[in-house]
Amino acid sequence: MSADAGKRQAAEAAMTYIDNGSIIGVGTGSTVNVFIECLARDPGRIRAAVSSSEASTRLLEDAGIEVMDLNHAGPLDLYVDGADESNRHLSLIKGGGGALTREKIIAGASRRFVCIADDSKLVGTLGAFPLPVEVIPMARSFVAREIVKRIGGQPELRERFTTDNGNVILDVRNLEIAEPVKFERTLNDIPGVVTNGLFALRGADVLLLGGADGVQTLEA
Ligand SMILES: O=C(CO)[C@H](O)[C@H](O)COP(=O)(O)O
Repeated sequence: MSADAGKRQAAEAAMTYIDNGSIIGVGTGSTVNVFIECLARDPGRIRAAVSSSEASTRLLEDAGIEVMDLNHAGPLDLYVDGADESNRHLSLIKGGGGALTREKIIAGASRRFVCIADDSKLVGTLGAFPLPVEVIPMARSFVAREIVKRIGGQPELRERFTTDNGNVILDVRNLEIAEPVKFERTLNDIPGVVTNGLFALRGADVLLLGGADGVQTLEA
């Protein structure tokens, strides 16, 4: 079975978590794009969406779904987003698409985070996928040195990429993240780091994995 088919299965399954007429948070990426296609079949199902990126905002608006500012939406019941990796405790690496900061904010503002992915994203130990770290541009060299000193790995500037917030991304390769919460805190402590792509302090609550045997549901 292809990864795309797994993504579609997971996205379809996430539709069952939506309460009719609610305002939901919507993430970013190819799996979420399929979820937005599912929403587009029945745009009146939700009242509005809070979007984690300019890219998702465009797709939601094209689908006829109102996009609301988080400041006006209040606490959200549900956030649906993809991931680059998840371990069995539902700690995630996110930010492959560069939208990690808004994603982390919306995940934090939501009661339930349902993560959707094809089953290749489930790993034993996080870190094979390069860990994205969003950084204030003037701090990028300093932050890269501090990352090597504090957690190891090889930070590389993501070329020709600026986040929706006007910042740059360092992708940190060659990490083995045995203690995601500790790593997340250590990275948060470096001045100049805006957000790191570890979602462990606030991981997913539900992980829907599409694959050859259908949708597997893991709960935190
Ligand atoms: O964190 C993300 C974007 O910042 C995405 O959720 C993550 O990269 C997964 O993307 P995809 O669904 O395309 O595999």
